[in-house]
Amino acid sequence: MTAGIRVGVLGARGRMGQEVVNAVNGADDMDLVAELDAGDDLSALKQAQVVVDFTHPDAVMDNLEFLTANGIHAVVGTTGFSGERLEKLRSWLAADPSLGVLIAPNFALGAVLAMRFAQQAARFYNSAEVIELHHNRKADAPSGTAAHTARLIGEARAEAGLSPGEDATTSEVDGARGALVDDVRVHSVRLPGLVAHEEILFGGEGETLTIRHDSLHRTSFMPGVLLGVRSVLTRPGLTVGLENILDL
Ligand SMILES: NC(=O)C1=CN([C@@H]2O[C@H](COP(=O)(O)OP(=O)(O)OC[C@H]3O[C@@H](n4cnc5c(N)ncnc54)[C@H](O)[C@@H]3O)[C@@H](O)[C@H]2O)C=CC1
Ligand SMILES: O=C(O)C1=N[C@H](C(=O)O)C[C@H](O)C1
Repeated sequence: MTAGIRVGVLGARGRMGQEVVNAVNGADDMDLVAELDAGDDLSALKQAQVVVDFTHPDAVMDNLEFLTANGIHAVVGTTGFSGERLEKLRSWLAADPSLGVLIAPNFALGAVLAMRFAQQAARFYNSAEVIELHHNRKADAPSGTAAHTARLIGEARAEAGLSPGEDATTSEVDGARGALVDDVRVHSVRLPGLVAHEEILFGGEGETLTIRHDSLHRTSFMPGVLLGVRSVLTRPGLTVGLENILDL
């Protein structure tokens, strides 16, 4: 019998971490070698080839500094990555050209497709808004997925030479028009009962286009996470977005 990929999980007692532990245990080609949560000694991760991180935006950079310094590949679902954070990570990776890190704002296939469809639609519409809806235990707003979607729309608009559509609002209760991410309005809803949902709305002459994705259970993220674990071993450097691995 061939040995499986040795996988460690950071955030193993969290909502996502528990699912990852189950998914790795159910994968024939992987061996779970470490399950860590807040306060645990990171040195237990040294036996892992790949570590999956679903922790907290405040914790993930320290974790990545440890992993890259110890030659351990990483698959990261934790949100909160700014351009500055990505640059820092690239500088850590530069010290070991064989090492791979995959960061994906969303590991669900449908969410990745929704982002790609929104990117394709963006050059045809000046006006676009994003509504993301999540469970009320979520720490960050807007969601990483919504911020990434807005960024893709902003880039596609800029490439097409479009400017944001007209908005006649002159009087506003603070926040009523959402947050501006790359000139795209993003609205965040938090309710118990929800898991992870996103709507991308485009408006044009006499028509609207709505793209919607719903994660109804956290198992929806697992095929993407396992694919990431298998792929990162042979993808040196930093990869941002599962779309790069799905070859979309
Ligand atoms: N990329 C994706 O597809 C998805 C990303 N997420 C993101 O994953 C992150 C975690 O989400 P949830 O699991 O819902 O949160 P959660 O709060 O249920 O779990 C986070 C876990 O990480 C632990 N933790 C915190 N700091 C730690 C540290 N320094 N070392 C080890 N463990 C630590 C916490 O104790 C907790 O058990 C969030 O940023 C969320 O937005 C969530 C779902 C899907
Ligand atoms: O916190 C969550 O739950 C999720 N976080 C990610 C995000 O912020 O986009 C991915 C997904 O939406 C679930």
